[in-house]
Amino acid sequence: MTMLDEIDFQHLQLDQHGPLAVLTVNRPGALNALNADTLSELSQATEAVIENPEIGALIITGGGDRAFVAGADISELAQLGDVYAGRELALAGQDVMQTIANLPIPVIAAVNGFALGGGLELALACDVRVASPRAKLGLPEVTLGLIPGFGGTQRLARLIGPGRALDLMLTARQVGAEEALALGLVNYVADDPLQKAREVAEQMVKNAPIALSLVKEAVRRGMDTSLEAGLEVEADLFGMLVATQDFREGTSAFLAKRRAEFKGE
Ligand SMILES: C/C=C/C(=O)SCCNC(=O)CCNC(=O)[C@H](O)C(C)(C)COP(=O)(O)OP(=O)(O)OC[C@H]1O[C@@H](n2cnc3c(N)ncnc32)[C@H](O)[C@@H]1OP(=O)(O)O
Repeated sequence: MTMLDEIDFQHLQLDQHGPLAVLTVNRPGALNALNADTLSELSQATEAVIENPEIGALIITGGGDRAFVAGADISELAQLGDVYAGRELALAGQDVMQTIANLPIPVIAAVNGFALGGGLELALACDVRVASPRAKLGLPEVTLGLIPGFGGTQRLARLIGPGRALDLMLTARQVGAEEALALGLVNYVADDPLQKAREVAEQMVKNAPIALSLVKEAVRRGMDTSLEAGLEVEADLFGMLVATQDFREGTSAFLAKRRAEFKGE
């Protein structure tokens, strides 16, 4: 097994702190904009996290003090020559965001500044978002003659509802942290979003790992289906958990009034 901090990236930094991995998108000179190389490194980093069984949660943040990620790299977008190249870029970005969203561990975005376009789409692929009071969030693609292409039209509407999502996408306006909190776009506002993200992640990793993974799966699959089919998914996954050692441990620990020691089995 490769230690996460042994992998060499050009535009990312991946650190391991016990059960927490922290992935920093690190191109501060371009406000951490996602060029093709950075997207590809994000994909590699996500694979490395999946393959490391010691990692219980992932935090994603931006390098420097101004931005989480200011979007896809506009100088690369400007080079797109035809319909097919545009579609391929959107599919590649969507694929990275899907891989992050489907990780079997909690993923938290520490939004330490601008989260615009592809940057907000990256934050939307995370399970929970913590914003700095200085954060500015938005999907300004229509100002470039585009629409969001890394999942934003779908994930923002699912998270905050189509009316509020359309307001943000049609106006292209940037919202501050407090408005984002009121919209349900972020979960927490904190002066030190990385520290707050660590605290939230530490609280999460105390819980049973398979249950964490399956609660994500239940919500994800339920969002894409009818209530009836979603309830069936929930019952199936609930049943699977009853067969785990962690369920035995969690219930025995409760009854014995001691702290549960989960093994992810
Ligand atoms: C499928 C996905 C599509 C998309 O994501 S489309 C892109 C959506 N994002 C945006 O439209 C945001 C673009 N950026 C901005 O509007 C501004 O930046 C900010 C409001 C975030 C900050 O403005 P300010 O404080 O004046 O800084 P600055 O001088 O514009 O930026 C510093 C350096 O960062 C580069 N940069 C910023 N965002 C991007 C980007 N998205 N792609 C490529 N470069 C970017 C700039 O060009 C500049 O660089 P230099 O110092 O060399 O002039």
